[in-house]
Amino acid sequence: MKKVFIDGETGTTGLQVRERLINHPNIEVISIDPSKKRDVEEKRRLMKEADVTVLCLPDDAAVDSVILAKEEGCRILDASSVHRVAEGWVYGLPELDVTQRDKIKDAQFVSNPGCYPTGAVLLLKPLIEAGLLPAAGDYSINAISGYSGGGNALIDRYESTDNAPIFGAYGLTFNHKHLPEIKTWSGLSKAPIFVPSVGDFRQGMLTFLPIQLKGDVTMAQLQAKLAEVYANDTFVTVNGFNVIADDAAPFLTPHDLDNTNQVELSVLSAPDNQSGVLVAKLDNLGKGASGAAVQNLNIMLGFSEEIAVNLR
Ligand SMILES: NC(=O)C1=CN([C@@H]2O[C@H](COP(=O)(O)OP(=O)(O)OC[C@H]3O[C@@H](n4cnc5c(N)ncnc54)[C@H](OP(=O)(O)O)[C@@H]3O)[C@@H](O)[C@H]2O)C=CC1
Ligand SMILES: CC(=O)N[C@@H](CCC(=O)OP(=O)(O)O)C(=O)O
Repeated sequence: MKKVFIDGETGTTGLQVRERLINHPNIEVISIDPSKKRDVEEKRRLMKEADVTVLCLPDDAAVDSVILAKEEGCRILDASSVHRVAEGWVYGLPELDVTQRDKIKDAQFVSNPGCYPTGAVLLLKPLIEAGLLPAAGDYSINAISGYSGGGNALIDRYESTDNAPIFGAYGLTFNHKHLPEIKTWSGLSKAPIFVPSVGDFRQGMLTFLPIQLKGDVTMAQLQAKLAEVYANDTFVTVNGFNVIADDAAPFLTPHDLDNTNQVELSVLSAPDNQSGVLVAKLDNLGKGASGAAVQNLNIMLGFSEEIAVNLR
């Protein structure tokens, strides 16, 4: 039996990691006394006892816990956004390429990806690497998330007040904290324009990447490449190529994948086969946070990566 300490166990991400691990046959969660959850020496004791500590903390608190882990030589999986492009950290997206699982397995420090970058990187990276999309292209990404993406504060606003909007776009200073991660791990030479938004639903996410191709490349080739790259990945599925006819337009919602660790990628093409949109659907709390964290824990601890990643 391996032991996992969740630092931040009572937060949105922490609770969902714990709920998943309750069903894990090979992992025991060791918990901090709630009255001591900010007690540094108690954290140190639990970190030393654990095989891996998962940080489900705000960014500044995650930095403090990593100082402890470095002092004690402990292994960390960090769900916060501070270490996703940091030196000495492995990016916890196992589907990034064929070498990534081994890097995660051997790492002391693994950074769990952000929810929006998970969709954006899975779409962009293989297409840029294959030369089908330019690394120096001008990209725009629009996305919508369930309000649980904003943690307990946004959940309270939506569930305990009546002043939460049905829909709101944010990040309009164009420096959202996910941009460095999207740029780095997609292999882009400049950051995209990113317009995230939040809607009046708890969980689920759609990430849209509008595409205008040049030269001979077609939307069908983009779909074929994504299907080839993710053919053996359990958690990433690629829908069939879809040329949109007026009478058969899809109606996309951010749902259907709630409580799972799945990502669904789609290539929707206009009849010209050179324009359209790439779409990623996932649960911001699943593959966008806690499902991904359990998948990474499984890899770090040498278990099958499918165990306990879903809540249903
Ligand atoms: N929600 C999501 O969809 C995703 C969140 N993340 C990341 O996960 C991390 C946690 O986010 P989320 O779960 O949403 O946030 P929440 O606000 O829901 O939870 C944060 C938790 O951390 C606790 N906490 C704060 N400071 C400390 C500390 N010094 N020591 C121990 N516990 C502390 C809080 O306790 P208290 O309430 O008492 O302050 C709270 O329980 C963040 O870094 C976020 O960026 C990543 C991907 C997706
Ligand atoms: C709706 C909402 O507010 N979403 C969060 C991102 C959630 C996520 O991916 O978490 P990290 O904070 O770990 O990157 C935001 O845009 O800041």
